[in-house]
Amino acid sequence: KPHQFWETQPMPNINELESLKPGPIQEGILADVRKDPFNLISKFEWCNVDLRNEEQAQQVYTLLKENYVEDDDNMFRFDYSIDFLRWALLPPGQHPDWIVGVKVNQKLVGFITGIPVTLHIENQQTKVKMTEINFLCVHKKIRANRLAPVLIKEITRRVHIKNMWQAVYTAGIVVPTPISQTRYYHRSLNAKKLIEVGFSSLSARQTIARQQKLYKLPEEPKTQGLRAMKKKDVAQVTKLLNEYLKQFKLYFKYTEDEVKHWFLPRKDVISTYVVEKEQGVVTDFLSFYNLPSQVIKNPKHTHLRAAYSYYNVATQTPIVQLMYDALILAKNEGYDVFNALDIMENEKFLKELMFCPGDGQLNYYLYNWKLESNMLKPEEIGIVLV
Ligand SMILES: COc1cccc(CC(=N)NC(=O)c2cccnc2OC2CCNCC2)c1
Repeated sequence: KPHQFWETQPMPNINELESLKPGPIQEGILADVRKDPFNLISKFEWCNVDLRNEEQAQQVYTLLKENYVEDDDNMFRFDYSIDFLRWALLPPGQHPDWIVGVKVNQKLVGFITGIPVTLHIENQQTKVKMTEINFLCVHKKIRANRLAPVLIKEITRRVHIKNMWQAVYTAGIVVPTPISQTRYYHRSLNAKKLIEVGFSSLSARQTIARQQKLYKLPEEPKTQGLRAMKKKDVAQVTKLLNEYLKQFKLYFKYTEDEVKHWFLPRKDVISTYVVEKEQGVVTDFLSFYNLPSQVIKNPKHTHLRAAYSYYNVATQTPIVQLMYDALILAKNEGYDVFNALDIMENEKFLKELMFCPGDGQLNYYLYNWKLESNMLKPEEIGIVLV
């Protein structure tokens, strides 16, 4: 039964790739939007999760920690922290009814989220207010109930009610119909730990000592004037970022408020460093976010500390040097591995900085929108989802 749910959704299917004209696939009619939530099987009930409430945030944290995405070999599971979830899900303009939970006897068993974004698609003219969907999760014990399609339909309804008709999201799996298939890469920072947790393996001729030597990094960054981002940098970072992103076929436009939210450093959540060479002029910045993974079964380690490349803008500093400094900074912050996708300009540094390809891919999706070009190359993608 191939994709009995996704075939009912406004996504281009293979034989429409030529006939559909670019833009919305289905016109949204506000009057037709259901005013009441979708029906749930008995005992299940909807709730809006308030992440500012410690108890409700703890429930989300535990549901994800125990039931969210695992790697292909089921050795690791993402372990998003509460501070991270508040960063990711409470940006400016956030809608409380887009943090959607399903409870059984007051216990959270299902979750899906949306945040408002303005996505620029394929050229300057088209910018679309839509939702960025994330954190779709159903408790392992109730996976056979077809709850995921209901969660998707319910958040779609809550987006439609606000007269928005598109969405952007990523997934490791392939369902109808990816707009881009990106690959992820890893750069070892703590070779010994990566081998101990089974993230990396040694071939016959390799030893731990040899690996540690190979991936060794200097103590301090190279770029003169590199420092942690501060509030006073927001205006310049906003200009640099918005200008830089215009080269891509998919990108968000950021207000200064949004830059404050997404880039000002937050301990164990987001790290942003700017390059200020001459007095007061910011010419580049780098950023990475903190997403640890629980090591599912390991005698020695419970967690893998992973930094994920976020947005990096190099206008004066060579991108390879800027990212080499990112590796050094991440290592000094205690990370075991630095991850990046092959999107934006990342191909320019992945090989030179000794990133290794991961064993999977991350697919980008646009809901209810036909692109001019059927698929985008990873380097045409200018958006990073957490
Ligand atoms: C190492 O621990 C893992 C725990 C769970 C899954 C994976 C593999 C994986 N699926 N990785 C990614 O999706 C990935 C790899 C590199 C950069 N960003 C990524 O995903 C981000 C963006 C999408 N939402 C999850 C985090 C690894």
